[in-house]
Amino acid sequence: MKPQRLRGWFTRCGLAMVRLIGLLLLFCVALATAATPVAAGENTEVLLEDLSRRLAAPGVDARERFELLFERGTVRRRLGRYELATEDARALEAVATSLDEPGFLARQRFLAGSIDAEQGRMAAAIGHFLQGNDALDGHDNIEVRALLVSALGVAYQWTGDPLKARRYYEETLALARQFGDHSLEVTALGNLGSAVGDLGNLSRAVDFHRQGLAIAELQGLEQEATERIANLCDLQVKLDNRRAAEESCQRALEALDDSFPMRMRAGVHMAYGDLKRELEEPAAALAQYELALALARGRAPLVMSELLQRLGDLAFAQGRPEAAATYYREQLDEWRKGLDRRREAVAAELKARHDVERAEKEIELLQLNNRLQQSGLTARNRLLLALAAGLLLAVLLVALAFYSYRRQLRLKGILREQNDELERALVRIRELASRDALTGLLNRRGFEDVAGAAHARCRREKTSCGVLVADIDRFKATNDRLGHAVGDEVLRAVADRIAGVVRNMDVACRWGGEEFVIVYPGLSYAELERAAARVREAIVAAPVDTSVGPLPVTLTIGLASVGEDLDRAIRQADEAMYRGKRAGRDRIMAATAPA
Ligand SMILES: Nc1nc2c(ncn2[C@@H]2O[C@H](COP(=O)(O)OP(=O)(O)OP(=O)(O)O)[C@@H](O)[C@H]2O)c(=O)[nH]1
Repeated sequence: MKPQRLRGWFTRCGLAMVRLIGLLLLFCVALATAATPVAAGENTEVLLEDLSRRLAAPGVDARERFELLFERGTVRRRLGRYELATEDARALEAVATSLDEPGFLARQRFLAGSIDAEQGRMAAAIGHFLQGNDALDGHDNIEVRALLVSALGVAYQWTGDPLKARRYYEETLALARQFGDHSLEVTALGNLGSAVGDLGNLSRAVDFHRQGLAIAELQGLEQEATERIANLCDLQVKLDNRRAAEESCQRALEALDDSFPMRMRAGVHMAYGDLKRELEEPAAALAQYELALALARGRAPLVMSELLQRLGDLAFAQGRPEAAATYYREQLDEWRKGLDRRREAVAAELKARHDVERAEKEIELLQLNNRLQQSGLTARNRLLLALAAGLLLAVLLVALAFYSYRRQLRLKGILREQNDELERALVRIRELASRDALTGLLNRRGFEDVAGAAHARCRREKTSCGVLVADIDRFKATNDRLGHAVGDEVLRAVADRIAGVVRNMDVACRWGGEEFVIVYPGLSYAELERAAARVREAIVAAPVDTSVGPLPVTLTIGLASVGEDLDRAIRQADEAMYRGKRAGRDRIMAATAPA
């Protein structure tokens, strides 16, 4: 459905004409509440029946149902069947909610607001329009928005707030231009003229109506053009632009037929009458006032009262006091009747203003509450999200820490094993490095460490210590005669026998070649001699078993006591051993002087 078809009383209100007689609110109440219902012609009834039939038909989807209900509600509203129209508006709300699109809800609010407005419930109407406008927030639904802001402008102007009204009209004008609706553009310009007129700027009001007229003429919008001309007639009279007023008023009177609201027609006659009075054409003025009075009689008491006043003044000025008295009497009656109505109307206006303010505040509160709830929800959601993320992170960290701990433990275990293995390997390497590969006795390097430590202990404990150097006799001959392998067998056997006669604490080593050195910690010199004898005895006691048969082996041994210097003692024992060699071998020779 095109919005143009929905405009109803709003676009034809002719507000400027209301202002023309200076009866701002009361006239407007009359206009809005009466709303010149559409005549319930045959065609309209057929249309309503058709709409009801289509609504009852099976298989109507939600969108179609919305459009049918909206059209029926609008027609019923125009016919002044407000209860039925309200039923349609309620049904529309349910459909709009199910459709869940802001455009549908906004249109429903427009219809509901229009029904309220036409019955004079402006606070409720403004509430509906504002809700519809809010529903469109953030949505590109220009046509429906234009409809709502235009309605808000009219409603606020009705409540006596032309400033707010002007703001909504300006917004309507911008929207109308945005989507190229010339009819709405002309209406908005007319309404703007009316609002600035209310604010006292009549020249600016003329500008707006002229702009509207130019567009209406260009677009062939006859009705809108006539409305603008009617307004221009009134304004030019007020501004005392006599020539322009004459032209506008005549054009308006030619164009205004029965299809225009009675008040507009009466207003133009009255304005034209005022002009004629100013031009000192009392007969013409009288004729216009009488025409206006005929239109207003019984339908617009306050307009009537204004006219009767003018007619009385005119008759009096013409020297017809009796006629003047008749007009004044009638006016007095009207005033009396009107006074009560005016009192009620003023009370209604005050109540309406109060209701509007309350409705605005309620809507503001509702919006604030919504925003608060939304921000509360967002904050709560963020908190929950952060908590969940934190929890997840904590679980992950614990899992990671547990995994790292297990891994560390495992790695530590592996590391410990590897360290132990390395340690063992190192010990073995050290052992190997300090042992003679052939005989298994300490080699020179191993000897230096172990013997050095044993000697240091002797010195620390101040116990005696002895050393012997033993060398196999004529070993070269064995090698040469029987081969190196047999020589090795001899070396191993001699080493085994030496190892068999020393204590654990004694340090026996293969010094090199066929030479052996033994350190005896804690032995006196006499004990040293006995130990040397045991060594010699172990070797010579029985021939060595070799692969080539038993082989007798002898040793020459040199002895020395160890003092402060172990190396020196070894040198002395060595010298003694050489002396033994020279003395014929196979013997024990003591160092010349104990060290
Ligand atoms: N089979 C074998 N022979 C070795 C080894 N180390 C040294 N020899 C030999 O030992 C022999 C030592 O000979 P010499 O120093 O002349 O002494 P000797 O023949 O024992 O004579 P005297 O010591 O004077 O009794 C050399 O022939 C060396 O080659 C070894 O590890 N294995």
